[in-house]
Amino acid sequence: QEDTPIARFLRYLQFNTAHPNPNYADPISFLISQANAIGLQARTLEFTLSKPLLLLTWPGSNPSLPSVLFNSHLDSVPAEPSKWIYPPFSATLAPDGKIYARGAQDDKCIAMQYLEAIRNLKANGFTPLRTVHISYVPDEEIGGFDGSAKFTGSKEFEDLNVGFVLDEGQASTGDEFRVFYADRTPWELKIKATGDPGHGSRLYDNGAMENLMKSVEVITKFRESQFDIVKSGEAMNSEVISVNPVYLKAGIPSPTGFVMNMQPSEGEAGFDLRLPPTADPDLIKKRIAEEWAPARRNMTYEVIEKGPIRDYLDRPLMTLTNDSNPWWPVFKQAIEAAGGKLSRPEILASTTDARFMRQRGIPTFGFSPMTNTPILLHDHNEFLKDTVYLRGIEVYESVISSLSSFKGESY
Ligand SMILES: CSCC[C@H](NC=O)C(=O)O
Ligand SMILES: [Zn+2]
Ligand SMILES: [Zn+2]
Repeated sequence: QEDTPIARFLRYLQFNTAHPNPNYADPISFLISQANAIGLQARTLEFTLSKPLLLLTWPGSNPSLPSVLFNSHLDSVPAEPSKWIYPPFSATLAPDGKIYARGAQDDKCIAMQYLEAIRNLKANGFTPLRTVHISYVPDEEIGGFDGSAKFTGSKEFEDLNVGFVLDEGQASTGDEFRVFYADRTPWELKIKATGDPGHGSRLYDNGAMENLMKSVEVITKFRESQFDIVKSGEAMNSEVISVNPVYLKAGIPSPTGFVMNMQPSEGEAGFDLRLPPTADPDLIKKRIAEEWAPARRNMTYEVIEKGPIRDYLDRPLMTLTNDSNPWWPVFKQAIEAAGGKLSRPEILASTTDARFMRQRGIPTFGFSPMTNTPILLHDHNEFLKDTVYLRGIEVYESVISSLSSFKGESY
């Protein structure tokens, strides 16, 4: 079998790491064999049974300095094979150079690019000043609570003395690389309505369906008001509050579907809510209580906050992108040294494990070196071009060597 960067990437893509039953053991064995071949220390940690985490280490010449950590998640979202042109875990390299696989962009590319970059740096005789760690964590796609959340809260993590983290970002459709300084915080919102049941033919006030549908209407209006801000160009998608319906549950089941001549006494709807770090969570809570699910309309609700919203010093979870963050110019210049350019730093529309590092006050950027690439994470036919993948390795050579050589004061 071939042993080239592309062949190694394809092998890593072939592990079926899709939820709800991600294979963690085999990709970890593979990564350990890669680490051994390159000469990196490897350690497996298991904060949750059957959800292992792999930590690789390249010791720096001054290990007392804060280290730099490169994170990626092992798991993937599911794929619907019938909707793909190649099977999602076959990792097919098409004649045009596109590598099709679930995880090609999200985020198995960076997992292997980190290793390839270190392999090349070592071959060139480079030695880091600061210790470099790579973490491969489970369960990011389902919130990271059994993965990164436990890891970053552990004694083992504290002992790494991490000063800066790079985690996954997103593809860029243009020539510039994207960098993310914050994530949005996800909330799950479930609203429930109750009301008098009645004959399907009757018109009466305060039925459960009427109450529920009124709420859906009010929430839809709010959604439109936020989307209008995006459509008018005033803000980016990730800078507003998104609220999207994800399920509706009501009706009285019958063997053929639903009973059609009864108005049900309860109904429920679920929403995915995302708050940018600038949003005031108390204001949204007030809005939910008073407008979206008011008791006066026989509504109840449940908000589940899926993760932190402020850091340990009660600051919003944001990493600064100006010179008051000493890592920012180092990172920016490393991209430029590799012949790249960064676009304006962004908030990520979705959510990653970076929030758990930011919560501990560690400066953390989201970055995946993919330019001129359609954004296909969680989509059918996710692919990454071989040339884009290989250029990404060079970008990380610059990034890893610059960050690990940074002599300045870090916090
Ligand atoms: C509840 S946190 C979920 C994290 C997940 N991350 C990637 O897609 C997301 O939905 O953004
Ligand atoms: Zn991801
Ligand atoms: Zn994802």
